[in-house]
Amino acid sequence: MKKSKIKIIYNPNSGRKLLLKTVPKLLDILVNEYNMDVDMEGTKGKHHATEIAIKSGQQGYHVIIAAGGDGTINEVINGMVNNSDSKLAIYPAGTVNDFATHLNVPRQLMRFAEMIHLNHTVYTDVGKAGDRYFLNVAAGGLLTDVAYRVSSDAKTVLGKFAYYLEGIREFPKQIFKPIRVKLQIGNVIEEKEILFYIIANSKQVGGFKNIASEAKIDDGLLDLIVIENTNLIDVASLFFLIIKGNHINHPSIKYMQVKEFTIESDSEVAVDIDGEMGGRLPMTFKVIKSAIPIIIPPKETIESYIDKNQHHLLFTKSDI
Ligand SMILES: Nc1ncnc2c1ncn2[C@@H]1O[C@H](COP(=O)(O)OP(=O)(O)OP(=O)(O)O)[C@@H](O)[C@H]1O
Repeated sequence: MKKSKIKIIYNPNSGRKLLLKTVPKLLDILVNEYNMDVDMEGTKGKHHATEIAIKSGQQGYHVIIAAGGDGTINEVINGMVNNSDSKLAIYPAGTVNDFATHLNVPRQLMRFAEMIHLNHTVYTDVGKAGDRYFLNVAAGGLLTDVAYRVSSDAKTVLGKFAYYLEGIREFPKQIFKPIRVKLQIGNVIEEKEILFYIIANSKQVGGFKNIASEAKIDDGLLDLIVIENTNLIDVASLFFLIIKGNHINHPSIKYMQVKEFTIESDSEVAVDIDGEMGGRLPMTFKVIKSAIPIIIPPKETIESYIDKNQHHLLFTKSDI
């Protein structure tokens, strides 16, 4: 039988540099336990993972293992959509890894290698935001100066949003400035004053398991959640509901499942893409159905994979 040809693309700097140790071990297990043909390549900086993924697709690798945080995974998928017949597997090594966590991808090396061997594959949708693809989420809002002062190390709008959800007891007076947006879905245009928007492919965003509770990675739809402008008491109670995953019927939440839409604003509103800064509004978002084959654990093995501590703190108190 022909050997599986596997490329591991890893970010040596993500996840406290642990991948420098774990990736060679993973390679060793795949080669020696499962008789696979494996090589690995570390990324050297921004967008390098995309370049390697494009090249690996052209070179006919059967599987590309993306090892790193959500930023690295995002760069890898940007090199795979429309470029490759390779399958994707995610070895999660960052702070959040929403998509992999949602799919119960094991972090333990033997289990992960077994998952690659079992080769259980589904086709996942991806989102497209402007000319960039995202695997899990695009999001944004207009943060106030307070938000920047309180959490200066938090990288992105989504990161700060998740931070405030975690630190709910220290909820500052005002995090978001309401912004006027124009939302266009098909021929329907709505103008709204909003605080935040989230566009999700999976249910889990920012470490919270059920933010997009209706989302499925293979339904050909993106889940758009708009948090409309509301008074402060409502925002606080709303955030509690979000933590519990009980928010979608709240009067200030608009939850829609759509294939394509455009958001515009007169304000300068950032768009986070899979947790990294990805441009500004106006932007058109669309779903690319079944864009990438991805190896995930088969149902019957998941129970034993589940990490009881999947819910991560994005930022600790020492970050502020
Ligand atoms: N060798 C490198 N040195 C510095 N940055 C790199 C290198 N290789 C890749 N990068 C960049 O680092 C960014 C962040 O990487 P990644 O998301 O994998 O790690 P992380 O920040 O530790 O994870 P998380 O975002 O989950 O906290 C990526 O956008 C990528 O472009």
